[in-house]
Amino acid sequence: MSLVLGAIADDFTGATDLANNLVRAGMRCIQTIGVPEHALDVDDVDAVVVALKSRSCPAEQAVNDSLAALAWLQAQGARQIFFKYCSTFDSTPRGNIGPVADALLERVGGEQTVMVPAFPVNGRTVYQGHLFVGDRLLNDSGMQHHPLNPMQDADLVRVLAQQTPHPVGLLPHATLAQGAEAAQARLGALQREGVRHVICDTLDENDLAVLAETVADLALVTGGSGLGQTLPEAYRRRGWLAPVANAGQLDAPNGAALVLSGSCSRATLGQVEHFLASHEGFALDPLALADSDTQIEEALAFARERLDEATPVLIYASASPERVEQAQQRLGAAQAGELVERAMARLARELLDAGVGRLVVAGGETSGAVVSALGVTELRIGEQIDPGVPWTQTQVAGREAPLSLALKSGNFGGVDFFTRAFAALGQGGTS
Ligand SMILES: Nc1ncnc2c1ncn2[C@@H]1O[C@H](COP(=O)(O)OP(=O)(O)O)[C@@H](O)[C@H]1O
Ligand SMILES: O=C(O)[C@@H](O)C(=O)COP(=O)(O)O
Repeated sequence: MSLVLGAIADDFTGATDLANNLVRAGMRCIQTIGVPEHALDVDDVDAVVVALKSRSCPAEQAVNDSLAALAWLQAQGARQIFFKYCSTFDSTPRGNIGPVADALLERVGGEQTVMVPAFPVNGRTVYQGHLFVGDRLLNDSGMQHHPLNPMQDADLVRVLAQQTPHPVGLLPHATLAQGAEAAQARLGALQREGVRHVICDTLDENDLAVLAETVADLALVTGGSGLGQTLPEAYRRRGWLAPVANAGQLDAPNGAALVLSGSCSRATLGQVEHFLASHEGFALDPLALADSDTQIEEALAFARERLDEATPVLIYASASPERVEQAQQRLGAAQAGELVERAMARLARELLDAGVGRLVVAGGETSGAVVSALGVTELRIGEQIDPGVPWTQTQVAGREAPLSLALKSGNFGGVDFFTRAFAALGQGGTS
């Protein structure tokens, strides 16, 4: 069978999140870091997720990178294209969700696509076009303080309308509740009115199943990873996908345990605090990083002294909104972020050489920086730690055994994630 799904993800944790859901729903899936330079043997692969770092870069670059990924996926014969962005619709006022969706839709020759950001198992739902995180509207969820793309409006129809010249419509829950045929009829009516982008209400997994059935034949779908839970079943109903037993098995892990946290999201802040209550950690400060490399050297020394201990080593730049704002006022938001990302990249490289073999990275941009610095090109997906975050394995140059890697989205994971992740992995194989 040929490649069923080709996905383009706008960050690295997001890509892993989608790949995880596809694997759990029975698709054989590969995640690539960036657009591969060669064709792929897709005989035993159902889905490829291409991870880009296109969420916060200038819109033109995001469009070019996404179109390059699309061209590669089309060359592999992908039947449907999935543009994956964040379940909290992370974007700047001018993009990049709108410009990328417009460019992809035009290139695949489609008339309409859907926006399905919801991921109910992690509390992201959409009602009357408004995005909720748990019981809070998006703009009251902590995301209003995001260092790179603060989200200050929960009305997604209004948010997206600022990012595209085309009209934006809504598929409301009342229609979805009547089933896939009614939903398709609504999409058709909107299309006749010239609506190219449709925000979809979604309250739960049942809605995701109806949506998957509604949109499985579109050339392009867009959204969070939630839709990845239910699309595989819709593909199977169409006879595009053979049943698979176990999609996610990894080799035994090996090496010291390290957590690098560059996320300032609410969940990560809780995880850092929880870890520090019973372990030591090393804090990075962008203001110090701007002055010299001394703090990086200190962090390296801190880690090297502790790598042979049983507990993981934590190095973090994660800080409260007030501290982030302080740093940004002095350095600018982009520069503050870049300093932290460069430090994390160097720490990862040098500490892998010092014996790290099990690595958790918290934060999407941070993961992008680390994974790029390690020269990783492909990830195998293993067992899920928490919804949206699996262990993965990858080959890194200069290391014989594979590196066990978990890329944690800022807002995902339970409060004890930084210790539980390693306990779940164990020393001798994924459970
Ligand atoms: N103390 C800090 N001050 C300013 N920016 C920071 C600080 N710590 C981390 N950052 C930056 O904030 C951004 C967090 O984004 P990301 O890694 O995607 O996390 P999340 O997944 O929570 O969105 C990164 O660019 C990171 O370098
Ligand atoms: O959809 C999601 O919430 C995640 O897959 C995701 O994209 C998270 O991004 P970060 O919070 O920047 O890690």
